[in-house]
Order: sequence, then structure tokens, then C-alpha cells
Amino acid sequence: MNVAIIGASGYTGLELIKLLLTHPKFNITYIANSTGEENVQDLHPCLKDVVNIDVSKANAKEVAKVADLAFLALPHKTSMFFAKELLELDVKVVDLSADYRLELDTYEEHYCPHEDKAHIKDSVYGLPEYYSEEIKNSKLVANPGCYPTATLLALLPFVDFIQEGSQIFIDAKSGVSGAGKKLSEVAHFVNLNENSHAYNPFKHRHMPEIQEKIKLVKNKEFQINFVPHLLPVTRGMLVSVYATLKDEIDVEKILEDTYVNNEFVRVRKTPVDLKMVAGTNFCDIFVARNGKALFINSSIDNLLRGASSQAVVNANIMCGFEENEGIPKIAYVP
Ligand SMILES: NC(=O)C1=CN([C@@H]2O[C@H](COP(=O)(O)OP(=O)(O)OC[C@H]3O[C@@H](n4cnc5c(N)ncnc54)[C@H](OP(=O)(O)O)[C@@H]3O)[C@@H](O)[C@H]2O)C=CC1
Ligand SMILES: CC(=O)N[C@@H](CCC(=O)OP(=O)(O)O)C(=O)O
Repeated sequence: MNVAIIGASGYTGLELIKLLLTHPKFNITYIANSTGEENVQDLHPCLKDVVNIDVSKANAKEVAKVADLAFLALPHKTSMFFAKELLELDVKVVDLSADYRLELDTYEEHYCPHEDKAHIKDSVYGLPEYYSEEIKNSKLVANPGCYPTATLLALLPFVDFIQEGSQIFIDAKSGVSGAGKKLSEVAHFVNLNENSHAYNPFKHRHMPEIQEKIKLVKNKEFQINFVPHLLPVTRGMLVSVYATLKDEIDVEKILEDTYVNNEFVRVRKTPVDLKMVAGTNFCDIFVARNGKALFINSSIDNLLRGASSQAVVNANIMCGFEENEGIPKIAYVP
């Protein structure tokens, strides 16, 4: 199956190149960024003597000539223009941006006016543990955000057991690669090294994504209080969810039972960390209870399970391949 990567000069684009180079069924035939006219080895010097492909200036018609499926590792708003054209040219799309993740009203309230409204109804939210049947038949998969991936995998098993009307608090922490490759004051070494801080408390655009998907999957509405933090690490994401249960139930059994058939969720007996999942598609989850107080703790690699490896899992499912083909499981430890 021939595939294209648009946005190959970014952080998630590089992860896609690495995953697809070793994938047994996908073959990269097209990679692009906004300018082209380069070789991939100049774009990513780490790939010197590993791969030799020219980088194109992104063009959907050229993609359609050489690929059946395209990964869009582009900023939101840019993605929808490419997705629209690719879908009209009968190319399947896995979009890593937020452009097709949300219902139209939610998207326009938190992002910008949508320029491809017609395809929103065709998109499937690419969280494989909950949407694999829909992904199988989809031509457009909206890869979830990194914070929603780690949060929803932790929280969804417990939604039916949380006290109605109570508040859910989510304390989330991300490595700096989550912000993409653009330079910024907060990502400046002297500002972030040996430092950590919250940002956009209760205002981050992933809060409505989490809230909307809880409603869709479980038909329950809660006030979600989401606060992200920046960590002085390159990759990794740690989420702590706090909620109040209706009853003093066996939370470990609920977690085990939910994910017994999902090979990329690991239930842990001790609190999770960043390193055990770095370089993999795993989401590790730990749960504890103090009376009716619930603590759920999850970790992912934001660039992989939070973006590129989840995108390849989705592409595997869309193309009828095994979910785990070419998907990394061995962590960067130590
Ligand atoms: N980083 C992360 O951990 C996660 C990211 N995501 C989402 O994935 C997407 C990509 O993220 P990330 O890799 O971090 O972003 P980067 O900022 O690192 O890369 C963005 C890429 O988009 C390309 N691009 C921008 N505008 C255009 C254009 N008009 N035409 C063609 N290419 C263009 C850039 O090319 P050029 O070099 O030419 O500018 C670059 O290759 C975003 O939507 C992000 O929100 C989702 C989950 C996690
Ligand atoms: C550390 C950091 O800055 N992280 C990003 C989230 C990355 C991501 O998943 O964003 P999308 O929803 O746009 O795909 C942020 O908070 O904006």
C-alpha cells in the first residue's frame, strides 16, 4: 500500500517517516512540506544513509498519482484544505490535526471557521480501543489529540461509576515536543530547563474534545476541569485524573476487564511513568481508590501514541491489516 506524508518536516512527520520505513505493508512514495526542493536527508540529518527520497512542495493532485492513503501531519486549518482535495481524489486520509475531531459547532467555537464542513460527518475519531469497527470502513480518520488520548483511555472505563453531578479534575503534563517544532519563548532552554508550569488552565482546546467524546461514547455529561502543564522533557505525557465514585467498587477489576483484549493498553500495579512508554504505542494506566475518591494515572509518548503510531494503527485498521503491524512496543529504557 503506497502512502504519502504531508508535513514531513515536523516532529510527528519525522516519527511517521521512521515508523513507515520499517512497516511491513506500507511503502512511502511521497513526502512533502510547505516548500519542497530538498532531500529528506537534508530535512532530517538523522536519516542520512538511511533513506533517500525527494521532498515535494505539498500538492494533493501529485499525492493522488502515487499514493492510496495520506497522513496529514499539518497544523489545524491547513489540514482541512488538503484533506478535502485528497478525499475528492479518492485518497484515504489520516489527519493528525484537530480539523475533523469535533462536531462543527464545537470546532468553530474553539478553533476557526471550518472550510470542509461536508466531510466532518464522514470522519471517525481515531481512538482504536473505542472506534475500531467504524475505523475499518472509514476513508477519513481524525487522530485524537495527545492529551485527549491519554485522558480518555484512563477515564472512559470509569465514567459509568462516577457520581453524577460531581466534577472531574484532570492534571496533565506534556513534554515540549507536543508544541511542534516552531520556536517559542516558553520552549526556550533557559525558560524551561529545571522548570515546569501550568498553561491555559480550564481554557485549553482539548477540554471540549475530552468532554465531547465522553458524551459520545458514554452518553454522560460531566464538568471536566482540565489543566495542562509543560515538563522540561522532550517527549512524554503524564495524566492524573481525580473524581468521586458513586460506590466503593473494585476499580482495578474494572480497568483490567475493560482492556483485556487491547494489546496497546497496559494496566499497571504501581503509578505510571514516562520512560516505560517512550518510543512505543502503549498507554500505561494505574488506578487507586481512597473510599469514594478515585485516582487514575496514565502515560503515553505524545509523539507516538499521542500522534504518529496511533495514526499508523488507524491506517492499519482502515486498510484491513493487523492493528499491530509495524507498531513499536519496546521502550527507550534507560
Ligand atoms: N507534537 C505532538 O506531540 C502532537 C501533534 N499533533 C498534531 O499533529 C500536527 C503536526 O504536529 P507537529 O508535527 O508537532 O507540528 P510541526 O510544527 O512540528 O510541523 C508542522 C508541519 O506542517 C508543515 N506545514 C505547515 N504548513 C504547511 C503548508 N501550508 N503546506 C505544507 N506543509 C505545511 C510544516 O512544514 P514546513 O517545515 O515547510 O513549515 C511541518 O512539516 C498538528 O496538527 C498537531 O497539533 C497531535 C498530537 C500530538
Ligand atoms: C506541549 C504542548 O504545547 N502541547 C500542545 C498539544 C499538542 C496536540 O496534541 O495538539 P493538537 O490538538 O493541536 O493536535 C498544546 O498544548 O497545544
